[in-house]
Amino acid sequence: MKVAVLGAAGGIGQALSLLLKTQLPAGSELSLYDIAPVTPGVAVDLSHIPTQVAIKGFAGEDPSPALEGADIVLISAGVARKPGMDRSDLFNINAGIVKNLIEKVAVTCPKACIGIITNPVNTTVPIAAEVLKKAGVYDPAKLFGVTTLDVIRSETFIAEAKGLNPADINLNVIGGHSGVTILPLLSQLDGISFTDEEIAAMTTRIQNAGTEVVEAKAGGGSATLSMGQAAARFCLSLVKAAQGEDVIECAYVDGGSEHAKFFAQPVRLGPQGVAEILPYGEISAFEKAAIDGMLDTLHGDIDKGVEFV
Ligand SMILES: NC(=O)C1=CN([C@@H]2O[C@H](COP(=O)(O)OP(=O)(O)OC[C@H]3O[C@@H](n4cnc5c(N)ncnc54)[C@H](O)[C@@H]3O)[C@@H](O)[C@H]2O)C=CC1
Ligand SMILES: O=C([O-])CC(=O)C(=O)O
Repeated sequence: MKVAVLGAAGGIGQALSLLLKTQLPAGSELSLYDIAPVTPGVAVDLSHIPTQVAIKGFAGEDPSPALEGADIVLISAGVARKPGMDRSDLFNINAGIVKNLIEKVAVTCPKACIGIITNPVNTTVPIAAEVLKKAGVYDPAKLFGVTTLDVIRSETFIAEAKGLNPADINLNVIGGHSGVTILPLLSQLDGISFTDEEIAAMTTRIQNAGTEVVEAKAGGGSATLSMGQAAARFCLSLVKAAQGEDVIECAYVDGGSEHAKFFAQPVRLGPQGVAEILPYGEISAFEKAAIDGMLDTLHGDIDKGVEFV
């Protein structure tokens, strides 16, 4: 199993690469790429950790050498938010970065599963889909917007609020990955009850959690360490699924949703990426209204990506 991380010298990329170096199964290969010249050094640094994961770093303009033979490609290349910005403000720079990288993926490892971390995810994933379509290699089962950070934040905040172990909390977060498009399905939590006020406050906290970090870092970037953990969890789920385990994760996919062309929803993972799109189940009136309320934003975000390519 070979995993390529594009943007590997960045805040997310380094944290993610560390977690993968220590957690990928023995015999895996890790390939780090970034335009930053430090990247081969990041790989040398990580190579001193005693695990049976081979690691190589690549820098420069062309990601192709890093992509050769990759089974999974994780993309966190691009710029991050500063206070006062929305994720959509990153479009001007990150859209082109994702487009260029996916063009190389399409040629070098067209059968790889691709996890897009770079924001705005609601738009960069449709960009990736259009590039892959143009190259004639688009497989919707293999393209994911990584929304796992919304899931782990929900697990954390709910456990904190209710005095529970976060490991016991399991929930779907659906929609997209920005503001009102992030919808945790709190009504589905077994044995945990919330008042209407608690539901509203918890939903808002989860939707604004990225901004919470951006403001706390005060101009120094956005979530990197928790995102590294989230992306590692998602990648390891893909690896487990490739090895035959039954794994379910929420991700932003082109999965035939009645709501939007791309929609974050629970998916069963398998050796070829998405094995099955799962229904997100019964929802409350509050959640139904939240879906209705997010759709203009989500459709606009998706259209912007499609039009860009
Ligand atoms: N999906 C999600 O839940 C989350 C997404 N993000 C997004 O992830 C992205 C990365 O965030 P950070 O790692 O904090 O940023 P960072 O600035 O620390 O790292 C980005 C890295 O990308 C590299 N890069 C820029 N252009 C490149 C190119 N053309 N090819 C290869 N590498 C390139 C830079 O050299 C840098 O090392 C941002 O867009 C951010 O908004 C951040 C947190 C959560
Ligand atoms: O908020 C940001 O800009 C980064 C991000 O996507 C998150 O932390 O959820």
